[in-house]
Amino acid sequence: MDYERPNVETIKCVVVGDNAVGKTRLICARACNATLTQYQLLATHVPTVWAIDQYRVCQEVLERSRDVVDDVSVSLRLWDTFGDHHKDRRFAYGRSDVVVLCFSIANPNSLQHVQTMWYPEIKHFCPRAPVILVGCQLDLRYADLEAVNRARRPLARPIRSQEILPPEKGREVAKELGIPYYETSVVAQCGIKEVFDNAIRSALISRRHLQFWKSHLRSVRRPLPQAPFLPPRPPPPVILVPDPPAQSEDHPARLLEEASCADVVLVVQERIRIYAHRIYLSTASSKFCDLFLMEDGDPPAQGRDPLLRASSFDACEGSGEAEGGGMRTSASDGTLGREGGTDLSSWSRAFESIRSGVLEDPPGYRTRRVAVVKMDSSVRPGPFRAVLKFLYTGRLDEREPDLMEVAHIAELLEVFDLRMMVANILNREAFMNQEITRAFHVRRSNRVKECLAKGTFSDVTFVLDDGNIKAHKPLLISGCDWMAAMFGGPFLESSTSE
Ligand SMILES: Nc1nc2c(ncn2[C@@H]2O[C@H](COP(=O)(O)OP(=O)(O)OP(=O)(O)O)[C@@H](O)[C@H]2O)c(=O)[nH]1
Repeated sequence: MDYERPNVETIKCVVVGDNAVGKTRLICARACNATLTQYQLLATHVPTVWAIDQYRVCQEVLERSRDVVDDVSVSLRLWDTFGDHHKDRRFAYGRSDVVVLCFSIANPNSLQHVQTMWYPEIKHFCPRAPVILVGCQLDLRYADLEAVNRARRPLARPIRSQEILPPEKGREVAKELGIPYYETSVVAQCGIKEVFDNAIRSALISRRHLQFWKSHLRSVRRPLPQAPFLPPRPPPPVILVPDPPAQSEDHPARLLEEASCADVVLVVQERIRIYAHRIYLSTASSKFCDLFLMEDGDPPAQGRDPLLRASSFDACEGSGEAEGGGMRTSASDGTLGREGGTDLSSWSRAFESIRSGVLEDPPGYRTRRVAVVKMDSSVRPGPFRAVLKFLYTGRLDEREPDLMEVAHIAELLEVFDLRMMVANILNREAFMNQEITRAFHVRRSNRVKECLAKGTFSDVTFVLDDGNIKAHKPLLISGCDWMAAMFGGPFLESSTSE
């Protein structure tokens, strides 16, 4: 027996607290290293007193009772008690070296009883024994209580989230009583060693005062603060990513039909207006790109992006109209359809004039500035729509009735890919157009990247903590359903630029 071994301090540690706060489980976790899953634990509460006989009959329990704390060899004798307030525990308290006083962090009453019932009882039966306060079942603070309640025995009172005590509550009571405070979880295997090591420390310090000749107790430290508990990692959030729209290529074409966020009005044959978007037109046609850059007052020869620059423009770059702000739009009274503007007929065969106008935006009934571009009188609406569709999607419908007219407009706008597509269809080699469409998209995405980098033709600015990002509503609308809802609907964002 340890009692006879020299220099081994036998510590009697009594564990008290309300019914079902977790005393027996805590003792078993220390004495037998008994680990159970939360659901095994929840399903198996039997009010018990852990038998003192365990030390005699179970070799493992005896082995685990031996410990070394601060270089002192100890034999820890754990005593379980009934939680029932009316039971007589004087036998258990007798000659105890330290008392571990437990409550459950999921049961506020059990903490209240610490002050009203347990501490006075301890002080009555063993006034000199140091006491340690322990908040059991720490894991419940972070558990899914619904799942825990479902797993508990049918008659057990459900645990409610508002009953879970924060660590401050336990600390407050411990401070009032002047005793150390720890929290434990048998499920999370947390705080068990700390509780008993520090209970041993308290007992040894108290013994050192009485048995001052025991020099090997000199190195014993005061109870140490508990290391913070690292709560289990929460399950990864469930992020539902909606399936991408079945035919994302249709989006730009739909944008052309719906005219959301249009910033260009193309006037065909004096009366037909087609709403369009600078970013789509100018990343597919260098003629349009030059037109809008000049409209923005960008000098034609310097400072322009070589990618975006059109060869067609180079040819007339020296003309007086293109330079010196000759392309600047006329003053507008804000009503769409007003005649006038800048004459373009000598610059391009595709356009007659450009001017600034104001468009009433149906979703928000707010007004918005647009460029009104009058197309050459030879441009007919049907084929022109087919051309625009190509400029938005890179595709040409083989069944297009007026292919020759399409080729004519493509010629005027210097969209050579489209002219080639028409030729392929007429030569019954339409299969080759897929390659042209692919090349179109590669070129477009490079030009979009350039525009994004420089903010060219941007109509919205995202203001972030670390800077601003200029972007294009039409591209966002056709690339993302949420952006389409935000910019294409009646929200304020559809008419604001920041
Ligand atoms: N989630 C969780 N539940 C625990 C823990 N420890 C104990 N329990 C639960 O608390 C119940 C009671 O545990 P016991 O150790 O038997 O309680 P006791 O304080 O000894 O109870 P009495 O013997 O009635 O005084 C167990 O059935 C478990 O459901 C813990 O660390 N976490």
